[in-house]
Amino acid sequence: MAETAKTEDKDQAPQRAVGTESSAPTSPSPASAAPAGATPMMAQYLELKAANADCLLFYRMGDFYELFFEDAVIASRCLGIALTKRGKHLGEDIPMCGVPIHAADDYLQRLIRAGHRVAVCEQLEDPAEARKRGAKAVVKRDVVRLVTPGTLTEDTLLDARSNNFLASIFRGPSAETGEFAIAALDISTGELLTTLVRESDLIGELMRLAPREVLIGDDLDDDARLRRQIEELGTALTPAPKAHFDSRRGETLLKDALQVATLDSFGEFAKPELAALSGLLTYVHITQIGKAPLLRPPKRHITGDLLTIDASTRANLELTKSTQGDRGGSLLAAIDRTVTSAGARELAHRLVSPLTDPKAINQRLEAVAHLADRPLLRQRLRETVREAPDLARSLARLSLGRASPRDLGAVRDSIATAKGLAGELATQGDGLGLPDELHAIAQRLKALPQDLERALTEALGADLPLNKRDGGFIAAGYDADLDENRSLRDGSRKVIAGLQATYASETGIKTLKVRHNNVLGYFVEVTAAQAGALTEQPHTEKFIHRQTMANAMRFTTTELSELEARITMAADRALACELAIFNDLSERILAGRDPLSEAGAALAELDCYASLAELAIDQDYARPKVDKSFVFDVSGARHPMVERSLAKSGGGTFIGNDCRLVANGKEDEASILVVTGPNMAGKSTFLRQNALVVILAQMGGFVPASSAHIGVVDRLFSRVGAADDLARGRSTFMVEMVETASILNQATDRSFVVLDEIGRGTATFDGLSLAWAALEYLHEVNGSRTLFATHYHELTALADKLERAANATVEVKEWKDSIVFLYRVVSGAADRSYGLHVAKLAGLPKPVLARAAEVLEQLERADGRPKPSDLADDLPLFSAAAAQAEETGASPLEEAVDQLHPDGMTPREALEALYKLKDLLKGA
Ligand SMILES: Nc1ncnc2c1ncn2[C@@H]1O[C@H](COP(=O)(O)OP(=O)(O)OP(=O)(O)O)[C@@H](O)[C@H]1O
Repeated sequence: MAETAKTEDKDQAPQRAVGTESSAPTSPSPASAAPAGATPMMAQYLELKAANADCLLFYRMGDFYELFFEDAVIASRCLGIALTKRGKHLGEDIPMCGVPIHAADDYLQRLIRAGHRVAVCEQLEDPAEARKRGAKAVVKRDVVRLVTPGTLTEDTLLDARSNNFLASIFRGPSAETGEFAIAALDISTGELLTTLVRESDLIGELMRLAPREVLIGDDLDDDARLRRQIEELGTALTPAPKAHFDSRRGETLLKDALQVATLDSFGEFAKPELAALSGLLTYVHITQIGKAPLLRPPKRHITGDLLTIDASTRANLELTKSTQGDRGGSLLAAIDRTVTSAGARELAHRLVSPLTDPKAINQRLEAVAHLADRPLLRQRLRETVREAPDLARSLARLSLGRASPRDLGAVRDSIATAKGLAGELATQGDGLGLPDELHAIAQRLKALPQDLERALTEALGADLPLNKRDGGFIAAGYDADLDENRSLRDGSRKVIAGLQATYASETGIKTLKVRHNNVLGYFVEVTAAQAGALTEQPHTEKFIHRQTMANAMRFTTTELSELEARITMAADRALACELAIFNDLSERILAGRDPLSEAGAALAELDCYASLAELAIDQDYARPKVDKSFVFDVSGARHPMVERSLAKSGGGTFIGNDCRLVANGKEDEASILVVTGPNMAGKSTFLRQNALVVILAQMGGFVPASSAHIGVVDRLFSRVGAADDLARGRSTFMVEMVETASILNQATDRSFVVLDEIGRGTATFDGLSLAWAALEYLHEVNGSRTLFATHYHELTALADKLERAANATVEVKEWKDSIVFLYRVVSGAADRSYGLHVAKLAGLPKPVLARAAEVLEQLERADGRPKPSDLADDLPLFSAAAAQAEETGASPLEEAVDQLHPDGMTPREALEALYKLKDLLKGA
């Protein structure tokens, strides 16, 4: 690292290869302050590294970001790139690796995914500038940005169809209420949210937002339980100084960021919310090094305006991820018909945040219905909106000074698309015939600055590069200065092209070439065999020797050098012109960022509504009636994911089922349904589909049913008799009980509770008694609409005992010693469980089935359920029964009967056969 500005020549850089990993030596650590004798460049590096100790430092050198010391060892391992050495520090080699600038995003993404944070340090001047200060001067550098999982903006680092939230949580001072405030910002779109939640709802709310990074004050840092819960969400956890979470500071930061004098128009923020905002905005300030991100007006959620869904329920219902952890197989994947990334994000957001206000829900439903009823309009809107680029993300990059010419193009195209869509919507009786939500969308699309589109259309050329420094994106004829410099540059290039022929004829060397590279610039190249002529008079006057290669010799001429200088100057000037125009256009866009942001949101909403309408028609969904009643009444409801997978696998049609539950209803109206039925009959499917109907209805979508009436639900719970949670050190039963407790403690008469085989994780009687008591409690105290599936047939007795409980069962038909599933839910209790039939279908070995049948018979003969000790005394040993049943499953007697053909026997043969059978029976 004994380099100065001179050795940082860009041409040196590409020779540092990015290859495969080599063995990693232990690296010397840099001292926090530069020790005496460190080279100026190392002193600079060490200072920057010390200021960003928790990050890997991407240190810009020419066309590479270099990493040194421990950072190099970590990055080379994580990225699988070669670890080399460069210079010495305190007598030891300095480990080093590098990533080329053009591929940096890819490497950044991998490092961030692996949980690292990266400080990006750029050169703030040209090495030539530094050289002017002296041969040993170091190029000025500084960290321009910290890249962390929650602060990404580049498309290459982001999932286009998901939000990328950074969340900050703050525990309010009131210990009794245990309130937490959450503030969350998607820096890549500008969406800003705050909310206050009870401690018990904190993780569910975080799961709703699915942040990539969570900030907590260092006072919460030693709350091991909280840390574990957050980490289990797969989120990066970043501690920040408690002092950053200050409500007064939060208010100031937010006002500054929104450029407003008062926050009144955004609702009344509680102090804990402002403190969480303070932590959030301070962190953004630190990571963006003072650059102000795009902020949309903050949305506050007050308790109760969203359907509360806890973390287990979200996971259990597979809202955005299947139990395997991927998007496919989730409810979101089943319903997503959006055609833009922004629309997909809006749909996902609505799905995880269903509303509770019937008026707002019905407004959304009205918009979906309008588009569902008008196939032509819907089709035209979808075709047009498909063309809309991701405006929110482009605006966010523009705000942070990270935009590319393509972002300018995105703004231009978005305005054009918005104009087209506003026109389509206006054909609906000048917008007057539109439902409120669509009308509001049309208004926002119309309110766009059209002169900006004109300016961008005039200014931008056809090819928009990803990097503005590549130039060439401003159209010819837009700027006279630019045109002049371009023609100077291109003119000189033409002259150079002509020089090759001139030099060839002057020297008589036909193969003479004029070439260009980054080290020599323009030069004349001849083969080694012909080089001699140019090193002799009269040519030595003109051709100045520069380089001897194995097969060639290279020369320059004064003419070439002058032309090159002219080209470089003209090209630099042209680029400077383009960059100035870029900045000017960016500023004009940012001046109109509010209407543009609104239009971006409107485009996303329109895509989302059209998508829900398309789904409704495509999948035959019905508009639900949503009101403040306590009714849940659906006919022919289906499970979107099971239906989809049946259709995909050709596994038959899904059988729709009715379900009616009424809380606080009349005496004969059940609020609790106890569902019994054989394994595999469709109980779980039935339970979940009703929970999913609640979610879809309250997000403002149509539902997979022929009709639905939903009295809004405040909290939704869905539990399945749990699997072991060994990672958390809790047994099946413990998990079940913790979750059941949380339901019994929180569910209200407005809640919807789905319990699937709760109590199965312990001894039969314990489980049965707990399930029994929980159902009684739900009936007497909570009063929630409840679906309870169980294999404890004893629980069906509750329907007689409890006024508002009823039984339902899933029909099956016995056929030839087997069962056929009808998937029809009917009232009444299952007569038996058919467990053995299902086990047979599953291919259990026949001896096991035969033995199980014996045990079952004994058990059923006994009065009530026997104790395990009774079983041991009364029943023959397992091995004896197993020996009886041969692999074929048929006894010798059965086989002999099977061989008989009575129609072809004489009376005497028949008599003999009968004696034989008697003998066989005796022998058995
Ligand atoms: N209404 C339906 N129409 C068609 N097929 C269905 C229906 N309901 C369920 N199925 C099919 O039956 C399978 C089993 O359903 P499900 O898991 O709901 O049964 P279950 O009664 O809960 O079983 P277990 O008691 O063993 O947990 C589903 O995966 C699906 O393929």
